Amino acid sequence: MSDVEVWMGVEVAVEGLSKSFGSQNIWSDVTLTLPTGEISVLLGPSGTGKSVFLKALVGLLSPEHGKVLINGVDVCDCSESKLYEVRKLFGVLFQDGALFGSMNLYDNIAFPLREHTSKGETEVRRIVQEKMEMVGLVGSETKLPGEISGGMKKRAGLARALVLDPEIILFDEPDSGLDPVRTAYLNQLIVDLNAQTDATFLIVTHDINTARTVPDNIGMLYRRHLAMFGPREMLLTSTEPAVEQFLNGRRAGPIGMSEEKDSGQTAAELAELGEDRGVPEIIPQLGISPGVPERAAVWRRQDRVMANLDTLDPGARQAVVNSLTPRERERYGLAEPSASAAPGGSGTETVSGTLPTDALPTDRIATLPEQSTADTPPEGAAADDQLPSAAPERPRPTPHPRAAPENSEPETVGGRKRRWFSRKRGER
Ligand SMILES: Nc1ncnc2c1ncn2[C@@H]1O[C@H](COP(=O)(O)OP(=O)(O)OP(=O)(O)O)[C@@H](O)[C@H]1O
Repeated sequence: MSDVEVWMGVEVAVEGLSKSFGSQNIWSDVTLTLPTGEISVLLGPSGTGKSVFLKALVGLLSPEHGKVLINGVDVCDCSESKLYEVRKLFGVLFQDGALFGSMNLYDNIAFPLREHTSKGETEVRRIVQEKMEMVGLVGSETKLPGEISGGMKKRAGLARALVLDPEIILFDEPDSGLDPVRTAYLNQLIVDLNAQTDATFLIVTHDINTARTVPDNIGMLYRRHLAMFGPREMLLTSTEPAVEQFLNGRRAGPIGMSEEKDSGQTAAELAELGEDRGVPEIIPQLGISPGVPERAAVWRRQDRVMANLDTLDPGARQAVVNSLTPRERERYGLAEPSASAAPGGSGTETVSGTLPTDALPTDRIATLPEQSTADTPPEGAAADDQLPSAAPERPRPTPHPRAAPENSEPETVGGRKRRWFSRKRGER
């Protein structure tokens, strides 16, 4: 692994976004915030407009209402030159890698550098080689896209998405067409790249395992709205029928073959399922590979989620608390969990030591303490980083110089309240 520079992503704030094509409404009133440097996944049945959403974020489609705010610029309502600048912050991995068939991998990956920068060939070579190393493609420089597997095409597409050092990376179904083993490797690569870049990731996927193991946050589009968006624990413990059905890959529930079922049929199916309903226990999030730097986003997210813990449902709250190590519980002023508390709490258990929002000192919100020698893990312990409470104590990464200052900002940006968690209108 090369000694790559770590930089930090930017927050993407979506406010009241609505998109239609003619009389066909795709989605309305979508509001969410992709937190800086975190990995978010967007789920939803086919045709619910996930790809349309990605295109709206980059300003490739114009929504009729709403805003997409990036570094204070509204992508939906800005000049061409501003849009050009904002687009430079993005890297996009398209489903098929979108490689030029007549160019070898080296030239494909070098393309954005030659097209959008004035870098000389020596610098281009250094950058291309660095990114090819990051995605494990060294030695394949002269291969043509037609000569490589689907997994390699994805990795080449990813290397190309990385060459301009994007602060936001969008992945449109990175796992499509890949076998489960290649998907597992790609998922690990995504987590490792997030640690190395600290960029803000949004992944559109249908893969339940990816949704369960990769992201910090999950959102789901359904019935032309954002059904839910929030920390992984929020959706993975949700009893909202559509979310639960989707995350279980089940036929019974409100989502039908090509459209939504009527409420009578849905109710009958769910009643028949009875006790079998419910999302399985939360499995731990993927950790980084040995030798990869800690994910700074893990700690920012932990502070953010803990500061907003009381806004989550009991099951999600319990799952968050259960994932803390004893030292983290102490840090947030929580009592030790009761013996009965298990990961992936059902929502009926008591949340031990629930933290009142105002109990967290503001100077502790989203700050990254210096790493001390005492916190340094033993050799090889990095891969276990994100195991739940049974895991060894986790070191906090030393913040990158670019990462630290903006990161301690409070809950509002420019007077605007951030929407970290959201549920469809009408729900709690
Ligand atoms: N440029 C366009 N003009 C008209 N309709 C479009 C356009 N782009 C997308 N659509 C329509 O928007 C809807 C949502 O498409 P989209 O590809 O975003 O869905 P999706 O959720 O990504 O689906 P899948 O999971 O199957 O990939 C579809 O009905 C599609 O036909």
